[in-house]
Amino acid sequence: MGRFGILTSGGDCPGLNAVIRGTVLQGETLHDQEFVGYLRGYRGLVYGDVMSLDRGVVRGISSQGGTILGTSRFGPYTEPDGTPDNIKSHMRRLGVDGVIAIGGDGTMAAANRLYEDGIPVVGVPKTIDNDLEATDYTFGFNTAVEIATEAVDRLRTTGNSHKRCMVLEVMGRHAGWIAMFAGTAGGAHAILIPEHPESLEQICEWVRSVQDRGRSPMVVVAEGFTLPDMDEAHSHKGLDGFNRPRLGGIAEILAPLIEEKTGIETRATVLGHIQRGGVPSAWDRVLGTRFGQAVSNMVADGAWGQMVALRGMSVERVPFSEAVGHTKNVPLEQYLGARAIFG
Ligand SMILES: Nc1ncnc2c1ncn2[C@@H]1O[C@H](COP(=O)(O)OP(=O)(O)O)[C@@H](O)[C@H]1O
Ligand SMILES: O=P(O)(O)OC[C@H]1O[C@](O)(COP(=O)(O)O)[C@@H](O)[C@@H]1O
Ligand SMILES: [Mg+2]
Repeated sequence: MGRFGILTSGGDCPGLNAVIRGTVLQGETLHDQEFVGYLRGYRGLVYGDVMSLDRGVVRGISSQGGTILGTSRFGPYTEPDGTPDNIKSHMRRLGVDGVIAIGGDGTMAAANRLYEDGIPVVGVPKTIDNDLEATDYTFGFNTAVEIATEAVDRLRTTGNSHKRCMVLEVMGRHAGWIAMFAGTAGGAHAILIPEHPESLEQICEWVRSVQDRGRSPMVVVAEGFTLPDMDEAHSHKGLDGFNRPRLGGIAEILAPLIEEKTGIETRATVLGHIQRGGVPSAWDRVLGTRFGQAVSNMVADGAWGQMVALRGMSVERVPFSEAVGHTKNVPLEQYLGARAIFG
């Protein structure tokens, strides 16, 4: 019973539409729930900007990338209209009893604050980087890894043909999960992640040893990787909507350094938003649908202030307070295990 507003906030990723569809179908079928879609994340919540959302609207959307609701990095408290009273008055006007926020760490932090301010909110975790501690996996990551792995495979054939060293940069602001998975799947000769600095000398040693065997070196680097002499991750593109540096370009820094030190012709490729766009993998559609169904059940139980999470094979409930502010890094032992066969 009741009417609920769904929003998608933060960076998009494949699988968001499967969550929206799973929530609406579960809610309409089992719990007599109705839904509206808030447009462009928290902006829609603050300004009471909605679209209708029912079974007809979500028909066939699981296979579409992005989000039919639009997204933004708009904070619910950042503009003068962003007050709990204003948000509650829009909710009353629209007949909305509670909010389902689908987003990453920032979105969950904001959801927690809204909940503490008396707004009924539940959450669904989303991160392409897979760096939320509270959930084993989120949707979007699997698709990104598939795309990045295909990029490694493709770069290897052109690298082999020209006897070049190829450097592929993938996403990963604080955690190098995409680099670890795609690099391992694609048999990269070095994987560089934010959690563990590597010296240029070490990277060049791996590159040289690969060339000495007559192979073409393949290096996968996460955008948040730093060399030991860098204070912070490379950024030359200004700030994002939440005043964080927009990362990207470390591959273009590394490639000429590797070429200069080893004498091996080297090319950089920055994969960028191709990792986040397009058709979600089957795995991400399944996880998104399960998360959507589970969050509708949470709403039916009045279990506000919590988000859904994948623990092993089960979808569980975790309080926002536990879920917020804990980054899931690649454990050092796991990185060192992979590193043992670099070069
Ligand atoms: N600690 C916080 N308290 C309140 N709002 C926050 C907080 N952190 C982030 N936000 C807001 O949540 C939105 C989404 O966060 P962001 O980190 O950009 O994306 P994501 O949710 O994908 O990680 C941002 O617009 C930001 O304004
Ligand atoms: O170009 P945008 O939208 O600012 O997003 C880029 C950033 O988003 C990320 O993909 C993180 O997104 P998540 O919130 O999905 O983990 C980073 O890897 C990257 O730095
Ligand atoms: Mg974030």
